[in-house]
Amino acid sequence: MTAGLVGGYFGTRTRAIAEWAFNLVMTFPGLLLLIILMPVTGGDYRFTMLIFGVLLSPSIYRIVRNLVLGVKNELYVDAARVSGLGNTRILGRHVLSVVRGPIIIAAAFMMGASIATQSGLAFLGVGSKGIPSFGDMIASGFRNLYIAPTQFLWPSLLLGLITASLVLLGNALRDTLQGSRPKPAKVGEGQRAEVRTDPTPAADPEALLEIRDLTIAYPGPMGQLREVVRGAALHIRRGQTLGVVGESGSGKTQTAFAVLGVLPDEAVITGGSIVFEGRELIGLSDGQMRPLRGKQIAYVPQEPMSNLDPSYPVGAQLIEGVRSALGISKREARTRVLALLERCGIADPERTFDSYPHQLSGGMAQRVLIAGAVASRPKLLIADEPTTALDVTVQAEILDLLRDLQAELNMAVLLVTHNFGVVADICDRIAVMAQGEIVESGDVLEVLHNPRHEYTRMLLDSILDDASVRTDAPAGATTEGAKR
Ligand SMILES: Nc1ncnc2c1ncn2[C@@H]1O[C@H](COP(=O)(O)OP(=O)(O)OP(=O)(O)O)[C@@H](O)[C@H]1O
Repeated sequence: MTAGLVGGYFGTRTRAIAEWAFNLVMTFPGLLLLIILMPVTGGDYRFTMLIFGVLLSPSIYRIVRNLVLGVKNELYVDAARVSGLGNTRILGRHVLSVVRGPIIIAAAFMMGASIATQSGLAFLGVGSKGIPSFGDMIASGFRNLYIAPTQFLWPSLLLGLITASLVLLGNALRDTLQGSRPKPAKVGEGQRAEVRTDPTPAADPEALLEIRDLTIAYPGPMGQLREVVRGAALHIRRGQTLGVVGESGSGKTQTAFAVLGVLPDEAVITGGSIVFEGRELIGLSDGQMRPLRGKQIAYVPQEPMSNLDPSYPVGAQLIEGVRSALGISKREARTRVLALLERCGIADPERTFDSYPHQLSGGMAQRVLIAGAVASRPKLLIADEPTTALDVTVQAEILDLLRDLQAELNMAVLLVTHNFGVVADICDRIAVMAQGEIVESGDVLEVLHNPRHEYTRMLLDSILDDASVRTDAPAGATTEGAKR
């Protein structure tokens, strides 16, 4: 295991040496070697196990090495390195925790295999006669099989039971260790709705989407529910753009995910209502949500690159989505996708169509995703901070594109953002979120000019204006300038 950690983590030369040594071990014929060495070991099970351990070590080495190679380039390992953590600390804290689960399972299998091999050797007579063993017992039971079959049956059953118990023990140990960490969330499996409360009556009868009293919670470490969205209420009409603004962690994305029906498995909607085109979405299964998601309600994510599969050209990915949304032929979907790419400002649609995601810039990737999202002419587009990962000029272009498409398709847009500038630029209405609650909502100009809630005022005050931009040169710059 240590060799696997070292071989996987350190440079190619260390790995090459470790690899050479373990490849050499792998060339030995295991069982044959154990039998040949019998005169040397005298059948002593300790020597037999030692040799068996050495022979099996390459498989453990390979498991550990592969896991380490996978984890060592993760961003959090780089961050630990940059923050000055030594190799031993990184290996102990970040790498070992990834490796230990699979190793516990592999070790449990190996223990079972070792006992079975040792018994097999003893059954063949290759073992110490002085120490009782399963192999000896099974062999003597075998000789008396017709006289006393239970002599053969019980040791064999017990051997099987011990081997199976070791595997179960390994699984339990692995689960206990992993259980202390929260499991990564899976999305899209249909969301859990529990305690349904009677929501307040609809605020806008003409709304395309109306969220009322929405409460979303997550179980804490002791199982108690922690509310991350509390009694949220908002509504959007056809063709309207609503900006949901608020600081990080205020519950904007959770609200958007609840509308899309892709909250993580552990999330529980404990109350409220989400009505889209007169239909209640809370409580719908994943299968019932599928015809809506991507077709009537589309989504544009924050980080375009992480939403494109690096193994396929983007065109193939878009065609897949368009065909499942519209049920058209491959050829029609291709023509449609190319036209959409052009419409979304991609200069050379044919080339982009055949490009892999890594060959695109962030702005191009976001245009590609917007093209995919609007392909089915959705009634509602949810854009979760669609410009945050892009530079300022590209941000403006993407916002222009969203505004144009919104007008062209008469689409409602729910725009999640931190940025009041973006809201002022393209939104008709605004909802301000703080700590899971919508504290203020209304017409954009009205809220921006006349904020009623303290939190909205505070957010607006924290925006840099001309008066707060410093006019004096930084001290360092002045000194440097004086030196020249
Ligand atoms: N899987 C989860 N388990 C537990 N809590 C979660 C989970 N996902 C989100 N939360 C919590 O829900 C709260 C709201 O998160 P959300 O992602 O909606 O914030 P946000 O306003 O969109 O923030 P940001 O602008 O940074 O994306 C946060 O406190 C977050 O810790």
